[in-house]
Amino acid sequence: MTKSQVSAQAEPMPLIMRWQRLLQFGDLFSNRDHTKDFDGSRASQIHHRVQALAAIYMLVALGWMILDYISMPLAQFQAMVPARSFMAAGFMGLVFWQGRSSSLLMARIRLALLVLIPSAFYVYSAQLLEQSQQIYQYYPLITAVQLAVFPLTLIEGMVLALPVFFSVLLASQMSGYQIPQELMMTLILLVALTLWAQMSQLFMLVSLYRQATRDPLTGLFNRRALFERLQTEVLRADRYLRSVTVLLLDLDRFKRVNDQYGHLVGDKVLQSFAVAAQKAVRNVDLVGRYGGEEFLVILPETDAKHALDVAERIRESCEALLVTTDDGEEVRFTTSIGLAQWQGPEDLAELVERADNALYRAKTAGRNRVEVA
Ligand SMILES: Nc1nc2c(ncn2[C@@H]2O[C@H](COP(=O)(O)OP(=O)(O)OP(=O)(O)O)[C@@H](O)[C@H]2O)c(=O)[nH]1
Repeated sequence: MTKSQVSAQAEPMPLIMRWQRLLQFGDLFSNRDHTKDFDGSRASQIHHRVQALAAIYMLVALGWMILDYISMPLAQFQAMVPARSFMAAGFMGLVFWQGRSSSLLMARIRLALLVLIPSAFYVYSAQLLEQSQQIYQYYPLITAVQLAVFPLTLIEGMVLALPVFFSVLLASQMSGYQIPQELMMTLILLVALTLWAQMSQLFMLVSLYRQATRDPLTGLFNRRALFERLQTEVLRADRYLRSVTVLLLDLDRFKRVNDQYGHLVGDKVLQSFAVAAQKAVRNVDLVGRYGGEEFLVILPETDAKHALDVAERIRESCEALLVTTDDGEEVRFTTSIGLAQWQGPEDLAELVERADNALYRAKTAGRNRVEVA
């Protein structure tokens, strides 16, 4: 890495701009830029809401049979009973289907079923009842609007709305019944409002999730999120007999930077370091702010030997960093690193303590170096 590159990186984007960028439309459009943790937490929310809705629908589907019995000729009622029972069974399946609640794929399948089950019922009932039961015309509207309670991206919302439109067209084709124009217009309007509501929920969720898990100065994971992730990684490592290594990093003589150049320059140094550390690791690794001028890096599937290379890479890129003050002064800084490989059974605090002891040795041995626990 050349110095000019490093110097360019060392000018971090102002915090407010970064936060604005983090919340840009892209996050609401698709989940491409969402983190795995966020996907998992959104998936569990979807899972629980699908369960709640499916439980209500199951009861309504069964209860509605009484209304059918009162309002329909017996032959029609008898033809509707299997369809209603089938629908109620489908919803019951959704209520009791446990699956992996944190998998976004599973959540999407659950949502698709929540749309497909009533849509299939609507096509069947429209064909059977034709125009005689006006109330059934509202099925597609209800099916579309129910999705407003989910935090979904625009793409997810649009894909889920498709079967609703398709069911209306199919029902019209099969029954020969001309769909009233107002009904179609209402459906389009409701789908548009539903998409808006879904994205608003997603926006709220993304903002709250970021506030709860990110350090506002650097945008990195905060200590709480780091420990949650570390817990997941050590469980995975134990289960699949893999290694996990952590690096504890502390900027050297950082107090002097603050004292000499002021707190704002100190903040700028922390931000530059955060960017550089992230660039020095793989996508699957996690860099977080442990507190103050201390950072923690989690390296999944990495033993101490390979982690040492990563630690050296971070140390070198920090050494090469250059932060320029508003007065044009150049600030350089270094970092000391303590490295510890997970050795279950131990608890996370012990692992970090071993890394901290190694870090202490790195400090006492002269700083700007890596020590292994
Ligand atoms: N600018 C800024 N400074 C911070 C922040 N958090 C902690 N600090 C400062 O970081 C400094 C840490 O100083 P010390 O713990 O004495 O350590 P050090 O000067 O880095 O010395 P060694 O760790 O021994 O190399 C303190 O001056 C804190 O005020 C922050 O968010 N922004």
